Amino acid sequence: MEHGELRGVVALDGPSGTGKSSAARRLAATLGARYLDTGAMYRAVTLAVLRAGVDLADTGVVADVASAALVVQGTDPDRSTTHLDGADVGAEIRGPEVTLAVSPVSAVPAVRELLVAEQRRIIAQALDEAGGIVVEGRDIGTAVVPDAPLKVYLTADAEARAQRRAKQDSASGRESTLDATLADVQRRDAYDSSRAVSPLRAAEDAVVLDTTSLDLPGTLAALLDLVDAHGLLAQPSGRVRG
Ligand SMILES: Nc1ncnc2c1ncn2[C@@H]1O[C@H](COP(=O)(O)OP(=O)(O)O)[C@@H](O)[C@H]1O
Ligand SMILES: Nc1ccn([C@H]2C[C@H](O)[C@@H](COP(=O)(O)OP(=O)(O)O)O2)c(=O)n1
Repeated sequence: MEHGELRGVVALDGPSGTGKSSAARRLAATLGARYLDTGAMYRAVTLAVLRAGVDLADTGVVADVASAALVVQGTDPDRSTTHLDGADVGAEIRGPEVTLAVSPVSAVPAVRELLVAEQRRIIAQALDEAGGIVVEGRDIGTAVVPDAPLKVYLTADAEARAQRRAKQDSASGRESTLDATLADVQRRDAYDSSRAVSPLRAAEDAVVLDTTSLDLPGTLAALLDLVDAHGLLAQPSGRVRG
């Protein structure tokens, strides 16, 4: 089916394993848009903090390490890359050490300030160059781009999310039990939802999409319908569809 090109920002938020990254990447690729994985940026800063060997509870030092770290997040949906201080850290940031530490690091207000400013810069540049971007994370609709023309909050049962994550980990050579994965998903849900600054929650004007009984093509189809219904598609020439 022929689709137009995305104009503007689609904000995709939700907890772990709801399909944000997979769906956002495919949506952006389908609509000729850019794609921003903000979770990867929090993971890269977390890796810098772990490498520095500092106490995670010392938020001042964590903030210092974060501001000294050079995180470069690519926006190509076909090849999402994350660099830390010049090196590709795409695989390392998905490991269990980073996954364990990322919630406390991302709860530090100074870390969020730094990354939100960088995310807004990347989004402005992408809009300038490509006209549209799909941004996924935890606070995109509530804090990073509160005026986004389409906000979608993905949900799914914790068990379904843990099953997806365990399958994904296993495919990447990271074996863990389903129980441990479910415990990690629930721990991060609780931590990310209860932090003081920009906690994980749906924006008041977000469309809530439950993906528990959807597969990836089904999720993508639902998102494409929403983008179209919100009038965010233009013909490649730039002419708005009528
Ligand atoms: N609707 C879905 N149904 C089944 N599996 C899905 C669905 N959405 C995503 N997945 C799979 O679940 C895993 C986690 O998805 P991901 O996009 O990384 O989630 P998130 O970014 O929300 O943590 C991936 O392997 C993906 O292919
Ligand atoms: N916009 C964002 C994105 C992620 N975070 C934090 C909270 C999340 O637990 C971690 C990791 O996010 P990521 O999207 O990579 O996590 P999952 O793919 O869902 O496992 O980063 C955030 O605080 N704000």
